[in-house]
Amino acid sequence: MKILVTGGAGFIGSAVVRRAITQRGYTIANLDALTYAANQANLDSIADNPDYSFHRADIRDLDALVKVFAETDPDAVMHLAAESHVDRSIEGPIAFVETNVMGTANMLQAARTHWEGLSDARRDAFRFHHISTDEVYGALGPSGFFTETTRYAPNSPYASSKASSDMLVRAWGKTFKLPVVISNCSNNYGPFQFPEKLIPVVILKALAGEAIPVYGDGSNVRDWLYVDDHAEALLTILERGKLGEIYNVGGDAEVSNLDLVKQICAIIDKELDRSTPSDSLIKFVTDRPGHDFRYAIDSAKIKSELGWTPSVTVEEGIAETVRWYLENREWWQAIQARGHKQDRIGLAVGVKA
Ligand SMILES: Cc1cn([C@H]2C[C@H](O)[C@@H](COP(=O)(O)OP(=O)(O)O[C@H]3O[C@H](C)C(=O)[C@H](O)[C@H]3O)O2)c(=O)[nH]c1=O
Repeated sequence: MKILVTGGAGFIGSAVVRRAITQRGYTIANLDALTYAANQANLDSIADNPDYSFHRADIRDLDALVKVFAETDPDAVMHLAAESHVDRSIEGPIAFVETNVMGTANMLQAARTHWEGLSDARRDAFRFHHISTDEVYGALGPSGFFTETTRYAPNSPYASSKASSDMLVRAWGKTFKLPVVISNCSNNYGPFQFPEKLIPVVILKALAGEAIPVYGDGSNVRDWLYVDDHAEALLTILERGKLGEIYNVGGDAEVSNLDLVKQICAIIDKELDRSTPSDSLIKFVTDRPGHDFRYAIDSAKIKSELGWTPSVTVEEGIAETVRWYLENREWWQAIQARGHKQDRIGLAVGVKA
């Protein structure tokens, strides 16, 4: 199978590309604009594989997409390219609409034209898999779970741009019969995550002995999904998911932000044999505007229908992730050397490459 993956140089996309090549033997064309959070180093392990090709293109550019479809002639699309950081969507929402909404509309149009030109057998087998987020469902209180039928209620510009993109995918499926499937995941973490998201921010701040910013009082809850478990879920959905369906993918690992930060600090203290506890670096900072209190996913559908289940516990995954950042300093030091502007709370915000 030849898969066109968008955003394959990003954190989740690169995990999908590595797994699709090494564990499935698929041929992967990676379409990526290489904006600030993308990193070709994430793909060093497969870059020379004959089943891998790289195509620099921006999903905001429909003509460029049409060319890549013609060059690569895919049997399926996994659409992961997106602006993904909530704080950045608050600072600059328009880029999120342009990339996540217009970019997805462009991808759908290019995929549709390609799909309509395929032979009958290839048309039947074709899939457009749109990778989305549980943030489209809004915020939960202390109880309850998001299911595939939860009403959409996005709160941040990021979440609303992803909700809009989900609706476009649905429309192309219903109106043009493009064979689509959508998945909505919880918070991903693991090796190669760009240091703007909570877990790598905490690890790098703690290693540097700098203040660790916790928004509000740290009581917000997230469900943590190890990125390789997510990559396996995505390939499973592509291979066996039912057309037109939505699948929620969660990690069954709800943790409050403050507890998570303390867990990371404790692992760092143990790994580095630190006498002064790293959690003394925690600094409660101004809360994120419109901060969703809790995300929690019910993954019953993908578990019962497709047989996928998360395999990494949050304790194992966090320990593994901390060790990876300790052992791969050159990876994040290269990102830091590229330079970042600092936002109001001192969080690293990437600049465009
Ligand atoms: C960066 C940072 C975050 N936070 C808090 C804010 C959140 O409650 C939690 C996680 O924040 P983060 O920005 O890492 O992730 P979310 O805003 O939950 O969104 C993430 O998970 C969903 C599913 C996606 O779809 C997003 O693309 C992805 O970014 O920690 C802090 O307290 N301090 C910090 O320095």
